[in-house]
Amino acid sequence: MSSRKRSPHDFIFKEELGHGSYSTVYKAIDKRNTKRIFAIKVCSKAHIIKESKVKYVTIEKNTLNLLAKAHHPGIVKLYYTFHDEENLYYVLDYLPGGELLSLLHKMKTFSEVWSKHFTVQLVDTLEFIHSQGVIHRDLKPENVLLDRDGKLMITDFGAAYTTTAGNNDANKSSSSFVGTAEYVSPELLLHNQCSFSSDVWALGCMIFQFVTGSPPFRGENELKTFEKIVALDYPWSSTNIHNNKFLNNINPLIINLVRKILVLEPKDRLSLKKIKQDPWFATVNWNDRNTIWKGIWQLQLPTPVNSSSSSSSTSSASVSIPEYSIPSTINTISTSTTPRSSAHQHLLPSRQLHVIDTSIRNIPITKQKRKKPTKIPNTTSSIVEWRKKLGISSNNNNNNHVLTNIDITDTEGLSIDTELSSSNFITNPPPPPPTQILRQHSQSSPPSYPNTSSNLTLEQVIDQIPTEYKQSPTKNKMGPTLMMNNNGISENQTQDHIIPSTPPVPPFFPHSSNRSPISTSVSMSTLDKYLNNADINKNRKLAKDSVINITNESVLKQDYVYIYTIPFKADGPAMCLDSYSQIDNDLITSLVSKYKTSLKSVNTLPCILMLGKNGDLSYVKNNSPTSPTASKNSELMVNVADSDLSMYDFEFDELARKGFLILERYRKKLWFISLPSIPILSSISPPSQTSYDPLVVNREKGWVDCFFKARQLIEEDEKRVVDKVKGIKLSPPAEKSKIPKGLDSTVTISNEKTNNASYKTNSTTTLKIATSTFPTKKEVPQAQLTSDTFPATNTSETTVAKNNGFVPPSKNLNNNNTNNIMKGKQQSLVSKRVTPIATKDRTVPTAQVSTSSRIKHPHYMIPPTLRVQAPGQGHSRSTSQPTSPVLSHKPLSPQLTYNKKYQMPSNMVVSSSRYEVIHTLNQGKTRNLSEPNVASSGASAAFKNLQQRRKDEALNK
Ligand SMILES: Nc1ncnc2c1ncn2[C@@H]1O[C@H](COP(=O)(O)OP(=O)(O)OP(=O)(O)O)[C@@H](O)[C@H]1O
Repeated sequence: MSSRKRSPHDFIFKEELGHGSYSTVYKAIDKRNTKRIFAIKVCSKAHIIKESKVKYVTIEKNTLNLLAKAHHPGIVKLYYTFHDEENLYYVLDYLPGGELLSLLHKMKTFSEVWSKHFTVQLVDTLEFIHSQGVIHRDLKPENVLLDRDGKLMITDFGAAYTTTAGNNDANKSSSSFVGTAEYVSPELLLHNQCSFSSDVWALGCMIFQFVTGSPPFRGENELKTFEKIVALDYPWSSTNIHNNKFLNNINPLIINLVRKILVLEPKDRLSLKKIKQDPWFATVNWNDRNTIWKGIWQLQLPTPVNSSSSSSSTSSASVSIPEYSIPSTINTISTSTTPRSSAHQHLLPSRQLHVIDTSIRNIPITKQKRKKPTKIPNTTSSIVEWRKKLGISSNNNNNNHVLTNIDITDTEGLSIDTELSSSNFITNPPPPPPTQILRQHSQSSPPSYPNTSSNLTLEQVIDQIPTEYKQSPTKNKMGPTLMMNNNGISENQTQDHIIPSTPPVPPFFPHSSNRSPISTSVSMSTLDKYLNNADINKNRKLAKDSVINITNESVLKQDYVYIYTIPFKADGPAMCLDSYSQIDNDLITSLVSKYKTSLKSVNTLPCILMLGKNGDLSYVKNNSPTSPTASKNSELMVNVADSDLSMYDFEFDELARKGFLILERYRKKLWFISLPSIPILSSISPPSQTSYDPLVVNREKGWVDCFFKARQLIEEDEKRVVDKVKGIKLSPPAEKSKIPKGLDSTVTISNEKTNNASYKTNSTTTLKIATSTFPTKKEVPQAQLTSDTFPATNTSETTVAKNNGFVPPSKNLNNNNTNNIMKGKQQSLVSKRVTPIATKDRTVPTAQVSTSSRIKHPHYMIPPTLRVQAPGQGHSRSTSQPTSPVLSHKPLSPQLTYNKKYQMPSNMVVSSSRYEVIHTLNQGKTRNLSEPNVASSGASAAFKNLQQRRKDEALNK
């Protein structure tokens, strides 16, 4: 770099070449030598400081300075740096060819010749960069520019790490920056580590992208992308390749090379040295620098493909491929070797056409809005930022504070006082999720609800459960809608035009058929297995019906809430292939910002929200003139087990009656569930009070707790139960022909699992199987089921504070009498006993349920393992206590009374944000790594992870 001091006045600024997250790049002519054209990257100081980009600017400058010394052809050269009052200036090689990504987009895919040529140049450049102790850490086609000949140069070293700059161990280096989702390495996701081979991983992704047009790992959002990366789930993986029908035009050598690079374990990944020896490069003379550093436009037309001396791909087709057996179809020569260079020369962007002199004082450096993949910082919580943006106070000092009064001085053209910068090069691992911020529940007593539970019998309670749970939904209209218009909220608009009505299985539950919620699993697995000829839908409905009465009791949550639905466009958040510039958080942030006031409007429609143990979340409109039990008023929203569902706990503080919870079903819908204030609740009309009073179930439990309880139950029990019911034979029904198989048998489900836990619960429940779809009046034998009712825990009221608002069940639960339990004022109206309901039209088969279960761990309620016994194969406790539910509890020791079952940990951030995934993954390294998919799906993964840690901690004690 020239030592001579330069200034912006030495250059004539021309047109803008592009802009990044903290800079705008201009073409500029050197006034002293007008033939010299540069690209000048102009970074606004204010913007850099405001956006905490100081460290990136510093890194970029230092790294480019370091690398510029050796004049490698593959590195954008930094000539000068200087600054004025407002901006920093980097004078760089001018690269008129634009981004490699743009070229790739124009061409869809690169020919093999080009792919190889670019790869050779990349390998050569990476070798050089690494030899200088630099890891690029954000290698991707966007950060590769082309000169006028089509020769590539790597740019954007803002994320780089230099091992020689006092950082000796590259492996420990990289907690501060993640990269770009599609190219981020698994070791960074899993272990927060990055090494030279992480660049090689990105190289592998790029090679894949060159020949296929898309990066190998791309989910519909960053979360899914990460999941794919850590699962090595891409089209050429061992598991996927044989099903891949699009390999015909791809040289197997390329596939094998990529497969050897995209290896999860960095030490098993090919090194650059080995890559150079790969058969795909057999024809490359790595020492012939003139040849390898030709631009693609200078390449000679390759010999026709069927010539024996043509490109390597020709000869390579016969090379044996050890890694996988290549389908015969792909052992043909690719036609993609066809030369395209001259034909595509017109693709070279010409940015020199417009010559606009720009006064340097007028250079607009504003916050960049460029649509490009977001870099993922690993240091701050996007949730905290998100909340900040919304102006929500946070007591948590995160690392992302905005700097003020930073002294940016010039020691040699450009120098930034990094001491004052928000972050040093190496930063700490990501901070824990913002504790206590998201869930600062009031520690005061629960508010007095307008509707106090009455002395209704359980039967009455059950009878008043909205029929959502007794009958499958017949329609799937969306509920009250918050329409996005400038006038605020337009109430109660249905959205059939957005999500069409569907049969009973909701469209939001994509895995409904193979991923049944637990409760349904018990019945469905049995039913589906043994009812070969039955109408599956009917049986599912029956199965679902059959479990409602047993299971709802644990999770059912009814209360007055407002539900707003934010319609998306058909595409949903722009995270798809073409425009993946916007992340979910951005979208939600903007929506919430826009409708923050409206969302809390008192004029919106209150609903009763219900969450079933099977995960169904539905609501009943409060303004309905008819009873809430009318099925037409009950609307299924979503199933919380839906793996595509994200939950954003957004100050959803039910004790304080404020805030709202956001549910997002990606690309479909956002729901804002808002709690009305106490006065509004109180103002709900008296008729409502009367009719809804008994429906206020589990009101002492938090909504989010309920969600997670449902998810937990679904996740934990599904597999176990399915396993247990395997091979169980059911007795034939008395009148087989008229009664759907499987429901007519005596089924005994018992749980006798014992462990060393401290107390035990026994209960017997008579299970009523609702039979709304039974065709005729038909008496069927009663089945007896023995089931666990989720044990109530003896918990003192002081627990409220500890539990951040979670109010445990009443002491009354110690009572061995369910009827007494149900009278407890604080006790939720949990139905421990479900009495058969005989309707006019049908006779209902019933089952009796009894269980014996012990709580394995006081912190987390592990749902019972159910064992299904065919009649005559065993004895159930149910027979001894067929009708009278009994709970026998030993009092818990004081510390065990701290009942956290189903409670979301207080430091839990409910989110599927990219940050959360990374955090969860990072936590994963302390866990059993044989479970690689710790970040299976956002919130639930985070929850699982936290759960696991709690369990581990408890065990260690
Ligand atoms: N030397 C150059 N010659 C020509 N165009 C350039 C040059 N450097 C950058 N550009 C253009 O300007 C755009 C922004 O540059 P760059 O990516 O370096 O900015 P940034 O602020 O570092 O962005 P990022 O957000 O990726 O870090 C590039 O995508 C490219 O189109």
